[in-house]
Amino acid sequence: MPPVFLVGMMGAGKTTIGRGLARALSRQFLDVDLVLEERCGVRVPTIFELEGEAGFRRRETHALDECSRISGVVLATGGGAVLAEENRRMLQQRGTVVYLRARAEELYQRTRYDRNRPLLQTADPLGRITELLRQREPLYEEIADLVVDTGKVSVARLVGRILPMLATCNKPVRPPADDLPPLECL
Ligand SMILES: Nc1ncnc2c1ncn2[C@@H]1O[C@H](COP(=O)(O)OP(=O)(O)OP(=O)(O)O)[C@@H](O)[C@H]1O
Ligand SMILES: O=C(O)C1=C[C@@H](O)[C@@H](O)[C@H](O)C1
Ligand SMILES: [Mg+2]
Repeated sequence: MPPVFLVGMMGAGKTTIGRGLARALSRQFLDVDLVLEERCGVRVPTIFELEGEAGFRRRETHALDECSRISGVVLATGGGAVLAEENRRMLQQRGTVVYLRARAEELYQRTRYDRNRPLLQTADPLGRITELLRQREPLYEEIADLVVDTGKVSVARLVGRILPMLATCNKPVRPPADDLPPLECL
């Protein structure tokens, strides 16, 4: 089975469901946000504070390129990973892309007490989520091989639903060429 890439908005469940899928499939799980935090030695909001969103996105593309090359990986991406065309291409070519879809209100309820999402630290987080979802939904859909509505369904049930979908998906993938130059070290 090719790598599995989970995409979707903040609070869609990429990290939580990704962990469950990896366990069920006995595959390696990685989360791009966690990889960045480990490498930088600080949490995501601090990267935003020090380097701005542009700096964070540069690091994100770099980590995504590295992690998406790992054979068989289950990879949770950051909510904004689909913004760069370069990232969308990588994900589309290298594995099966699963879009975890949820409504803005649901996303708000799942993220409202978590301070680790700098883009949601505003006076109107629900409004921000609604706007981001409007901008990003076409991008998630553009690269999705599978779309899964998360709604009020439990994480365990969602994992159980996604497994047979992956088994029958047969996504043709193009492994990254070994001769591609590695991105500049950050
Ligand atoms: N289907 C679900 N039902 C109930 N709670 C959920 C569901 N999916 C995720 N959650 C909860 O919502 C919160 C956010 O989930 P998670 O961190 O996995 O989202 P994410 O997509 O990785 O977000 P981000 O892009 O910010 O990393 C967690 O507390 C998680 O337990
Ligand atoms: O949706 C986004 O743009 C983000 C989502 C998180 O996963 C982190 O990657 C970061 O907080 C940005
Ligand atoms: Mg996450």
